Amino acid sequence: MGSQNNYQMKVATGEFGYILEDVPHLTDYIPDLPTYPNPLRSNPAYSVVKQYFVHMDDSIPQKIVVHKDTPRGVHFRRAGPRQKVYFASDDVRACIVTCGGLCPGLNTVIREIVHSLDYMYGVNQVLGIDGGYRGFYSKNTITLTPKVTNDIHKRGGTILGTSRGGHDTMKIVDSIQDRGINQVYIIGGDGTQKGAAVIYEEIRRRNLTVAVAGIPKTIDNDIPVIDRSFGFDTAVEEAQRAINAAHVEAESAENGIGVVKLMGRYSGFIAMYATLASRDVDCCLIPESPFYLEGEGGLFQYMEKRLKENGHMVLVIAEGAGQELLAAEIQNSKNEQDASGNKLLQDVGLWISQRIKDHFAKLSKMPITLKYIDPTYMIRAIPSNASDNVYCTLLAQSAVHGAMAGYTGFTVGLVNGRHTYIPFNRIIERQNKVVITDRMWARLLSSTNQPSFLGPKAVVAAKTEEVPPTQLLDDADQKTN
Ligand SMILES: Nc1ncnc2c1ncn2[C@@H]1O[C@H](COP(=O)(O)OP(=O)(O)OP(=O)(O)O)[C@@H](O)[C@H]1O
Ligand SMILES: O=P(O)(O)OC[C@H]1O[C@](O)(CO)[C@@H](O)[C@@H]1O
Ligand SMILES: [Mg+2]
Repeated sequence: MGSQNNYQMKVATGEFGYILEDVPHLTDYIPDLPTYPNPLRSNPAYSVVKQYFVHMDDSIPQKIVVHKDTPRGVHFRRAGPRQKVYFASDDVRACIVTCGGLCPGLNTVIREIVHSLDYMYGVNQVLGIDGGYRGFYSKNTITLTPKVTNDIHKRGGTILGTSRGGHDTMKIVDSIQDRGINQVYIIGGDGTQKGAAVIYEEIRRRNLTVAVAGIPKTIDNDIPVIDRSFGFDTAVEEAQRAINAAHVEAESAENGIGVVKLMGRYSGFIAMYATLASRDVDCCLIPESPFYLEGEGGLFQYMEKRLKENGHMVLVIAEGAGQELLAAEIQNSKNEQDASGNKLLQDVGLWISQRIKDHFAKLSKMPITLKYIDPTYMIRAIPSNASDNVYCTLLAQSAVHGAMAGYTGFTVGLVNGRHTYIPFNRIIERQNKVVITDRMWARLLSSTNQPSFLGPKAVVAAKTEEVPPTQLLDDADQKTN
């Protein structure tokens, strides 16, 4: 096996095109660290489990659909406990921080990190950082114990608080150093993971024995490589309630129209999955699929047809959809950003509702009743459902096993149903988006029967832009399909 190392990327290659995109280890820059037997070896719950410890060569392929002559391709290191650990339990001083927007399951991840550190590894010094990245240098820490965190998974939000902006790498690493912290667990979305990557680099530059582990959080499911992000399943489930209400309202009125706005700044996964799950949605609009309102093949023409056929209809729109149409219509629209530099969006739900009302007001023979529902923050603020709770638990346990084993600069994530350690740069290099030339979007179009809003010319352009050289790669690129 050949290998090539640098701060960001540790790649090893093997036979038949095998590539391991590995994560850094503390010994990459501090070679003579002492090791200790994993305390789980003497834990009765685990010592009976056959092959409980992960073999050091276990890895998970990124692409699982292959042809007989396909090279083995990119793999990620399998997550899980190792025979040896690089921290003595009494020496560990861990901290946990949550950043970015809320997402169902944050408290479950916090709880399970605290519990795993204590129950599996005998670590009982865990600090909570208050209010996101800036909490490292501007606030006091919160002591986290199994008792304090016992019930928190039943609550939405994050008991630690969160924020946008305020990432000052030097101040954060100074604070980590001053407080004697040697394991940092960072829960957050794409922005947070970018922040974690630079914290790791600065820690490495200072030669500190500090492991940095990221746990990807995003209700939008916009983090690449991983199968799906935690909280996504809960969000899709909760969105059903809003869609159902919109459907009941629409069904009860003549030419009733229910409009539901869902989250999804740049990626329309929640809207797509909520639509597929519900079966009551007649049209789903997402940021990745441009649409137009007027004329042949436009939204209004489809709505008129649907109302004539069915007497009512439900439209689901992701918050990032149609932003270019809004910007073109709103005079002096400002290009505002939040504290993290994310673009602040105009309310597309209100806008489209008004445009629909205006359109049908012009057609005297088709009076409509439109109800607009915006459940976005209600969906984000709830606790995670059962399946997300299990997922959060395994993510937290994987993060703890990885840090204890001396890995650093990694994000934990599910890849093809297996838990893995993924290098930060693979997580932050791009955003996961719905590929509209892929099968899943086609499944949605055939389920709602809505127009694609793409002329033949646009289809060719989209295909040239998105589709990788073989159909196989296509499947692995877009997760949650
Ligand atoms: N490129 C970057 N480098 C360092 N820190 C960053 C970077 N981008 C964002 N951050 C920091 O990460 C934190 C969270 O970022 P952001 O508000 O974009 O949310 P997020 O983690 O992407 O989550 P979500 O978008 O799902 O709500 C903020 O404190 C922000 O300052
Ligand atoms: O209002 P806030 O907290 O800035 O968050 C809104 C954004 O956060 C998210 O929930 C996650 O990025 C987006 O879907 C949404 O646009
Ligand atoms: Mg983000």
